[in-house]
Amino acid sequence: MIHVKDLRVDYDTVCAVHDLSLEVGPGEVCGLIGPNGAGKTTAMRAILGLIEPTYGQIDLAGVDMRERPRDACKVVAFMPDFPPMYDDLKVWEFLDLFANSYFIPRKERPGVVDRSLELVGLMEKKDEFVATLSRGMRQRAMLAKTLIPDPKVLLLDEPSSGVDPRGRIDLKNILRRLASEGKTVLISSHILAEMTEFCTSVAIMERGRMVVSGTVDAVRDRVLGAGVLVIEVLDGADELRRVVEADPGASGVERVNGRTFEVPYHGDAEQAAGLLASLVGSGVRVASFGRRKEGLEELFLKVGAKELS
Ligand SMILES: Nc1ncnc2c1ncn2[C@@H]1O[C@H](COP(=O)(O)OP(=O)(O)OP(=O)(O)O)[C@@H](O)[C@H]1O
Repeated sequence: MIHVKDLRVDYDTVCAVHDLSLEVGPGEVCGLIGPNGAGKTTAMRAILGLIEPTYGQIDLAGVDMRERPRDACKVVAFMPDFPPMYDDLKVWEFLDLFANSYFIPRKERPGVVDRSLELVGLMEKKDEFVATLSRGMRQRAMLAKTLIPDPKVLLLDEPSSGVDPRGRIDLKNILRRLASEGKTVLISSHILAEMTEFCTSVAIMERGRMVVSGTVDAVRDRVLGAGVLVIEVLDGADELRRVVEADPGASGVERVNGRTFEVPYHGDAEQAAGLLASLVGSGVRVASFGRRKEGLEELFLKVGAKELS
């Protein structure tokens, strides 16, 4: 897991990261989101031990990065946004080179290379030259390289930039698979909408500070406050209005089309479940009932607007 507490990083005249705390557990994919200059790269570089923090605690899979940097480096791997690649090597040769640099014995290397290629779905390009790969395939080859030492913790900088929609779906599936293997993944990105699909949690930074963090749903609830319930009924519209208006969590009801109603709702999940039970109990035939999901894009704008702390 990644455990960061009170991290501060100063450059000469700039405090790039202020007292940042972050917790990402095994099996979690956390999106580190923020506008240009928010401090994401600086935070990632400090977590990786590439920059000496002014102060703060950094633990990776239980290893203290500041006290045992060599051991911490063994559990973490990093994929930068524009990694250098060796165009004149075949894909397997490129990976074999890195397996060698991690001191993986020669006999074990083919198995390790194949496992990494298989994880990212690039086995069929194993014997192709790196130069012939598309941008998305290069990203996958780089991710395969990052997975060579079988790291417990993965830090990915903008992994989906320049990747087409098909490639992003692949990346999503790869990340899900890594999470299901218990890896801890921290991704920085500007592509907010996609992060909702990739991530189980988000950490939103602005001007060096963590503005809000937690599971996507918890952050959404915290930032957006009242949600909107979308209720579709087969019949019983008048009864629906009566029941909704009597519910203390609801502040109004609006018919958006023949059968669908939107209800601004302040209640929690328990209260919403109670409202659903009341509707059904009053004879309203409910076809669907749920909260409208806001994308991270909207969340991000609201965080910026509200300056939560
Ligand atoms: N080497 C450096 N020396 C001095 N200041 C720096 C240095 N690197 C970054 N900064 C400053 O630190 C702050 C955070 O920068 P950082 O690159 O960490 O942000 P970021 O969120 O990764 O931005 P981007 O999304 O544009 O990559 C910015 O104000 C930046 O100007």
